[in-house]
Amino acid sequence: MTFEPGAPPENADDHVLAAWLADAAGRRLLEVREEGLTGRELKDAGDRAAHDLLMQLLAEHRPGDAVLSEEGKDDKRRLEAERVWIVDPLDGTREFSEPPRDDWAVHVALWSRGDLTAGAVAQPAIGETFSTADPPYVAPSTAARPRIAVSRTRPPAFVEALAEELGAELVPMGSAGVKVMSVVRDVSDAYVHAGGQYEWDNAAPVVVARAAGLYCSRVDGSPLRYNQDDVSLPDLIVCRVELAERIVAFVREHGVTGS
Ligand SMILES: Nc1ncnc2c1ncn2[C@@H]1O[C@H](COP(=O)(O)O)[C@@H](OP(=O)(O)O)[C@H]1O
Ligand SMILES: [Mg+2]
Repeated sequence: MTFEPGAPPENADDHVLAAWLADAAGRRLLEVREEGLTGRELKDAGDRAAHDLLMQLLAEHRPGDAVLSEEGKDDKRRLEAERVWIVDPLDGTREFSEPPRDDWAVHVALWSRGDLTAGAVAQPAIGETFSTADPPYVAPSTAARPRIAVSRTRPPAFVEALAEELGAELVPMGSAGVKVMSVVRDVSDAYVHAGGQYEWDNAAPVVVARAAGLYCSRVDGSPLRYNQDDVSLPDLIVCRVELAERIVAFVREHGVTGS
C-alpha cells in the first residue's frame, strides 16, 4: 500500500507547504523502510521515493518555481529564478539504512530573491517536523557544559580541539538536519561542521534554526549563501547565540585544518 499524501491545507502559504511536503516525504520513507530492503537497495529506494514524491508535489502545488534537489539534475535556470526550492529528500541516508536508527531527515527549503525564506525539517522516525510555519522555541540549555553535535562517521578533527577549548563534549549523530535540530531540541548546544557539504544538506535546517533565533554562519563567521552556481557549501556553525563568538574566534585563530 503506497502512502497517498492527499492535499495540503487549504491556501497553504510557503511555510505551511514546506512543512506539509517534508512530512509527506517522511511518511513515504517510513513506508519504504518497511519493505524488507537492506543496505544499498534501501538507501537508493529511499532517496528515489522521497525525491519523486517531492518533485511531483512541487510541480502540482508550486508549478512556477524552480527546484534544486540532491537527487535531481541541476537545472541552471534556477540562477535566474525568483523562487527556488532547495530539497534533500533524505539526509542521513546511511542512518536511514540502519533501522532502528532515527537520525535521518527530510529537508525542504525555499530560497526567494536572495535568501532563504521558508523551510521544514522532518524527522519521521521521532514523529517530529520542525518548520518556519511554527518556529520552534529554544528553551534555555539544560547542560552543565556545552554539547557539540558532530558527524558520527566524519567528525572534523578540529572540532575535538574546539571542544577542549570550550570545555564541551561531543555528541555524534547522523544527518545535518538532525544535528541542527538537536540544537533546537536542547540535545546539543552547537553544530560545527567543515570538510564538505552541499546547499541541500543545510538550507532547510538553517532557515528553521534562524526562525528559532539560533546563530548560523560559515565557520569563519561569514554569511551562508544559497542558490549559488557552485552548490558546495562545505562548512557551517549553528549554535546558541551565546556560544557563537567563542566558536568563530577559535576557527579564526586555528583554522579547520585536519577536517
Ligand atoms: N565531507 C563531506 N563531503 C560531502 N558531503 C558531506 C560531507 N560530510 C557530510 N556530508 C553530507 O552531509 C550530510 C550529513 O552527513 P553526516 O551525517 O556525516 O553529518 C550527508 O548527506 P546525505 O545523507 O544526504 O548524503 C552527507 O553526505
Ligand atoms: Mg544530505
